[in-house]
Formats: sequence, structure tokens, C-alpha cells
Amino acid sequence: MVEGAGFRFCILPEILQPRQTHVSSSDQSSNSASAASSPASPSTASLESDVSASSLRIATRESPLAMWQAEHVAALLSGHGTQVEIVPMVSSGDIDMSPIDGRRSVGVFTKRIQRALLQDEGDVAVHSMKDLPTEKHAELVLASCPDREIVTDCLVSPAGLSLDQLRQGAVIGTGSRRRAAQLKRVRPDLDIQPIRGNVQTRLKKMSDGQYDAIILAAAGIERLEMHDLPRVELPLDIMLPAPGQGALAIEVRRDDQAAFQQVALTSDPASMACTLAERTLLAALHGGCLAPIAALGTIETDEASGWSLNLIARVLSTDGTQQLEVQGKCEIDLDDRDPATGSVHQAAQLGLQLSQQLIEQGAKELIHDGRSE
Ligand SMILES: NCc1[nH]cc(CCC(=O)O)c1CC(=O)O
Repeated sequence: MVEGAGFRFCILPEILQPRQTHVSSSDQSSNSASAASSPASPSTASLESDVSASSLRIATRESPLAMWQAEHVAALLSGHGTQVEIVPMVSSGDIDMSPIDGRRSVGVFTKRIQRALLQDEGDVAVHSMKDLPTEKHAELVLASCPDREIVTDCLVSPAGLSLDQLRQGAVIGTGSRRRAAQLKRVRPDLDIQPIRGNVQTRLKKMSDGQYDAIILAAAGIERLEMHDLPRVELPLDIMLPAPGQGALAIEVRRDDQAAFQQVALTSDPASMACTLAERTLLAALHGGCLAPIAALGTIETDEASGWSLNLIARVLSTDGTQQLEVQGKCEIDLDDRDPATGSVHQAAQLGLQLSQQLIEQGAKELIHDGRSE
């Protein structure tokens, strides 16, 4: 794995692509680790000619959402001629009854799967990007962020009510400070209560009458194909998503060059750049994944200036009475994979720049206040 010489940002080296994935076949003689060539279509032959034909084991949690995600990644890998096998394991995130929203639970969804890789029970870990801690892992690297799906959050209630149709003082289930604070900002009367368990468990608690409504990521609802679930999408000006929401993160062992190269083929440079900008901002605020911090990067294009990355970010007080919001844009070259100049560098710079603006406006005090309650 190429290490990011001279890199200053803790999460950057995670996505450094060894340039071998894009070098011409004549350069690949130096890559002695590569095994027999896999059959590849003419259009992708130059990308895949050094990919091993051996099977990759995808470690996943057993929840329906995690299984969908693992199967999705399996299909992406198969599309690139990689043989895969899914290895489900039980995660404390699915069975642990401690509150979702607390420092203790950072990484609760990802640790079990990461351990599977370290113990050689699997080669590929599939996570929801928003559940993956931003801290660089000593032995694992982020090899891919596939094409991102819908990023919004939804209000889910038995009657499919919109936010302004909810009764005064309605009980809303969410374990996310980000969701709670943004809800409180527009509806201070709401009674926000913690909720635990996976998507199915939460829906059951709502239909049992414990909550008037719950908030769920649209991506999760769609992945679970719950098309009949009464839901109202919350607009971004009210509910900005968590950094990484709607995206997947695929990790491999740092020393597993062959797996890295196969998995990197499934990555979408635009999704990677956007989520990297969001996560760099999150890391720079030291918010963990649980503070009331929201961020969304999008790629835009216009005739005059070409591609650009637009990033918007929010930090709130826990009660939603205070909100800081910043927005910034940079030109981005998604074809440039050079870690020192390319899209990865540009995205991280933007995330860092906006985090500085938030800090200047007092973001750290807001985050700290939330923690100490
Ligand atoms: N923390 C749980 C979790 N992790 C990823 C998703 C959904 C998919 C996504 O947001 O990318 C969910 C459920 C939810 O937030 O409603």
C-alpha cells in the first residue's frame, strides 16, 4: 500500500490509491504480488489485468441492512470479475442495548467486522460510511467508496405525517444528536427520546406506540426495499445528513495489496471525494461520529469552470437553539488520483478549510457544551 508521504490529515492515507490500478500493463511487471490475470472485458482490461482470480471473503454483520450492503458490494466485485463469498458475523451493534448516542458506542457497528479482517475470517469489510470512525486504522485501509445513494433523512410515522403535521409535544425516536438538534431547531416542542436497535426493531417500537415518529436515513429504507413505509423526506435546509450518509465504505487489510486493487475498482471518485471532504471536516472538529455535526458534499458542474465540489456543514447546540453553518466550494479534478494534487487532496483541503471557519465561529464550544450535559 502506498503511504501518504508528507500527508498531514489523519484520514487521508486511507484512500490513497496505489497508482498501479491505473498504470499501463507495461508498468505492472514491478508489481510482483499480482497473481494470474483474471478475464476482463476489453474496456476494463487495463484496470483488471493484474487482479488475482482468487475469491475474496466479505465480512458483514447479520442485520438485513448490513447483508444488503454486503450483497451489493459482492455484485459490484463480481462485475469486475472478482469471485466473492459472504461471511456474516454477529455484531455488538445489533445486540447491545446501551444507548446508541454516547462516546462508548463510537465504532460499535464497525468493530466486529474490522476484527474479522484482523483475525483473517474475511478479506473485505463493508460498512455504512457514516458508521466508520474517522480515525485512521493501524492495520486497515479504506479501499473504496462506491457510488453514493440518496443522502436525506426521513420522518417515518404510522400516518406518514410531515414535520408540521406532528402534534404538539410529539414523541420522536432518534439516538442521533445531529437529528435531535436539527429537529429541535424547527420544532422545539418535540419530545425527543433515544431509540435503540436496528431499523426493524425501531419500526416495531414505533408501531407499538412508544413513539409518534422516528427518523431514518432514506438510504437504509431504500436498501431494505421498504417502499410502502409511510415516510416524508426532510429537506436539507432542515435536516442536513451525517458525514458519509448514504455511502458505503469498503476496507481491506493494509498489507493486502491484491484485495486493495480488486476493491478499488468499485470506487466512485465523486462519492469518495464528497465523503472525504465531509469526514475530514468531522475529524478536524474532533466530533466523533456522534456530535451534532452535519455535512454534505456534492459535485457540481458548469460550462465555465468544469467540476467543483460544494460542501455545506452545520454544527448545532444539543437543544438546537444555536446553529453554525458554513458553505464552500473548490474546483476538483476527479481524474487526478495524485494524493498530493488530485481530487483527494482538493476534497480534504475544502473539508479542513470549512472546519476552520466553523472553529472560528465557536464550533468547539458548541460541541463541548453538548458533551458535558
Ligand atoms: N447508524 C445506523 C445506520 N447506519 C447506516 C444507516 C443507513 C444507511 C446510511 O445512512 O448510509 C443506518 C440507519 C439509519 O441511520 O437510519
